[in-house]
Amino acid sequence: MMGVEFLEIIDLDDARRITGELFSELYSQGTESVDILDADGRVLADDIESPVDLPPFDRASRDGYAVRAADTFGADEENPATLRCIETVEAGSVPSLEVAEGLCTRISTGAPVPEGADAVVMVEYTWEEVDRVYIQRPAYPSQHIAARGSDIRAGNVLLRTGTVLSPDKIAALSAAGITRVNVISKPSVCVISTGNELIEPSGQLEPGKIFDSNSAGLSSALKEAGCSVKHGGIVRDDYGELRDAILRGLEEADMVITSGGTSAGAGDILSEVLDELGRVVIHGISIKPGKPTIVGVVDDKIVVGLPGFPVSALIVFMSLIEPFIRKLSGRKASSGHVKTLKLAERLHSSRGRVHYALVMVDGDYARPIFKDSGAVAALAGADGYIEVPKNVEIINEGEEVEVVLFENR
Ligand SMILES: Nc1nc2c(c(=O)[nH]1)N[C@H]1C(S)=C(S)[C@@H](COP(=O)(O)OP(=O)(O)OC[C@H]3O[C@@H](n4cnc5c(N)ncnc54)[C@H](O)[C@@H]3O)O[C@H]1N2
Ligand code: MOO
Repeated sequence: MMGVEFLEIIDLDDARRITGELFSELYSQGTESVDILDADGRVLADDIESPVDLPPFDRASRDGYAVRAADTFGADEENPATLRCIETVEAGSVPSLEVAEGLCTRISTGAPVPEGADAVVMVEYTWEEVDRVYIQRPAYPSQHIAARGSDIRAGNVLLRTGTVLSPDKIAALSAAGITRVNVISKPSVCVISTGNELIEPSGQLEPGKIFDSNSAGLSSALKEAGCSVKHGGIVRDDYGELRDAILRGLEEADMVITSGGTSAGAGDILSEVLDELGRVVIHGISIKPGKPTIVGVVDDKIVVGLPGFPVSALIVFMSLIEPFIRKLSGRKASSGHVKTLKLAERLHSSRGRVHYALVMVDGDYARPIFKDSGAVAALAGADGYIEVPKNVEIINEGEEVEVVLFENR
């Protein structure tokens, strides 16, 4: 079959709509159970109720004496309240005696408060002689006691569906005695770089060659979006090699993302491969950079062909693919990382194409970076990009722009 030789350029909005439809048609969220020690960054698939009260018992939050507050009213340094100490309760043990009027219990932080006591006096405000304890300050009821269930009651929701597990959440689960949780499965994505000029970054540069930066960059972006990544490695500009690599990728992953080999050059064979194995759904979007982007379907799985240029590859991924991947992996579509800033320098854009302009953030200003799509070091120095709408040709210095930030997503 003949390949798609001429790009049929479609609008970004249409590309987004079509890509979104493919994602909904072909994928649905899976869930799996994981140990909380391996759950960092995972997304909860269920609401989680606390099976226990937290704290599980009325607990002293200071070292000192458990008392009846009323016994200490009016106490000061001159006229201390005098109590008789009946036992010592360390953290981890349980009291055996009730604190009746005129009595107290020596207590450690974290230990259960004995029956009868309703306050803890810090040891700093007491002194002890023989079995007498002198209290120099009055205590109020509930002082330095964390009541049973005051943090959360058994049966109440501790964490909600969709929560991204971070250290604080994982600590709370452990506190409730929960060691396994159901989380949304990570979509698995195979990343393939294509091009005869590419060398593994661990290798030696040779004349005419460059290190493959798209594999590592895209892999990092995919992990950030909640995916597990399979490395398909570097594939030469060879029809059979690319075809086999894509088939291998589809066997072990839910999706394949390639970079390079998308445009109309002699070695640009991806669209032909996809045409043979399945279908090309998109080839050409009116965006700059990223015009030759390909989206195809093979064996009911999406294959994305990103342009080879590192800036194009990463920005097209972020702008077109990432939001759908994040939705699939249970994450918010990276809202909250857009910042309104003033443009520091006039920016020209080409009419009829959405233009992604890299910028550095400088206080309240966004300073455009005028480098080409191959400038990967400039990309590393950028803080984000502006998506200049297709009908805008010039943005003047000082005009407000929305910057999509690379960090704080
Ligand atoms: N005659 C035409 N030439 C080009 C067109 C066009 O429409 N007609 N489009 C240009 C545009 S726009 C882009 S974008 C590129 C995209 O082409 P490919 O996707 O086929 O990418 P390559 O040609 O393979 O590579 C472009 C550039 O990027 C470097 N590259 C590729 N892969 C990697 C990688 N994994 N790591 C680092 N750098 C990579 C590659 O060496 C090239 O310098 O085509 C234009 N040409
Ligand atoms: O469309 Mo290309 O992606 O200009 O760099």
